[in-house]
Amino acid sequence: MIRLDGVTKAFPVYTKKGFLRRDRSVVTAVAEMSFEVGAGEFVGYLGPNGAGKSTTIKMLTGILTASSGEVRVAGLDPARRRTELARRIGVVFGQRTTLWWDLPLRDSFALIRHLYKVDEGRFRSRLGELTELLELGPFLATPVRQLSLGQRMRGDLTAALLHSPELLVLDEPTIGLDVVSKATVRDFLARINAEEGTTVLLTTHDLGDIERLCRRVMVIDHGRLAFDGTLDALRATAPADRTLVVDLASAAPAPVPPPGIRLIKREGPRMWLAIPPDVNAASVVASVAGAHDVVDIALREPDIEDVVTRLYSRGPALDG
Ligand SMILES: Nc1ncnc2c1ncn2[C@@H]1O[C@H](COP(=O)(O)OP(=O)(O)OP(=O)(O)O)[C@@H](O)[C@H]1O
Repeated sequence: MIRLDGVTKAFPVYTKKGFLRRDRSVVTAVAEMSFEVGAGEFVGYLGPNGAGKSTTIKMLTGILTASSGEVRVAGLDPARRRTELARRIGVVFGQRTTLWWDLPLRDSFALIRHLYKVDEGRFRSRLGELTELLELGPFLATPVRQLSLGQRMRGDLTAALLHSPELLVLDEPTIGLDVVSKATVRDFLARINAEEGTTVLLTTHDLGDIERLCRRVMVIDHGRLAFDGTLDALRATAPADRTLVVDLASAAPAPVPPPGIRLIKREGPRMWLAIPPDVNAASVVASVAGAHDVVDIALREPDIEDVVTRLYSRGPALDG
């Protein structure tokens, strides 16, 4: 569905030097990037600010042309066949809306139907389906400017999927949403992928999105692919500490962590211990239970956020 082969995107940057002089330099936003995404995959595309995620997405959707290398989406060169490609993909940018600000949602959707030449019957049933899944029915008559961020995002998702695209490209679709809206959007995306086989490429800083949705994760750093593999493989690549949360019977005596184990913090009878990746958690549990009067104990796997932060700090290394 998506294929990048040795793709580089460089931007010329001019800095003013004096009255008439300016210096030219080049920023390489994406460097020698190669990857493939197959039909039906749900892929997370992660990276720190300025890593090159948006630039990649703009090349995939034909907004930008690659400086070198080859980009193919649904078999098409996006920069040359942008209109044709638009009928086969859907794009949602969390920070912008494709809907008409002053029009009721319903009218925006009707305009989009014309743009994508979706036939009337198909449009009606598709709109019914999407508005039901996204719980948008009560807002169809509301002008976009009066919608909440979560309602507007659900509107944008509907707009992007009205023409039943094979590929959905999402740039930060849950940014700024509350917990309930996030859950609705995530459930919806999982369903579209599972039931309709829509391929999804998701860019996000929200690692909850990744944990909930993405079987495969690509991490980009300084324009290069730093990791490409499953979430479990990502965890194994940059192992982080697990956390043992221990509730003691009383807050009185100062708890003593087992040797080599760091006490992260303590609040009353509860303490948090960091267990390094190479230490056996069972032996730590046994040692804590032997030394203290323990009421409850829980082990937390490392947060994907810690794992990704470690990966960035380690610098780019091509593996998977
Ligand atoms: N039009 C442009 N002209 C010059 N430099 C650019 C241009 N667009 C992007 N860049 C630079 O390319 C690099 C990658 O930017 P890009 O927007 O792709 O990053 P990103 O991973 O999407 O970041 P963010 O998470 O902040 O959105 C950055 O150094 C950015 O400053």
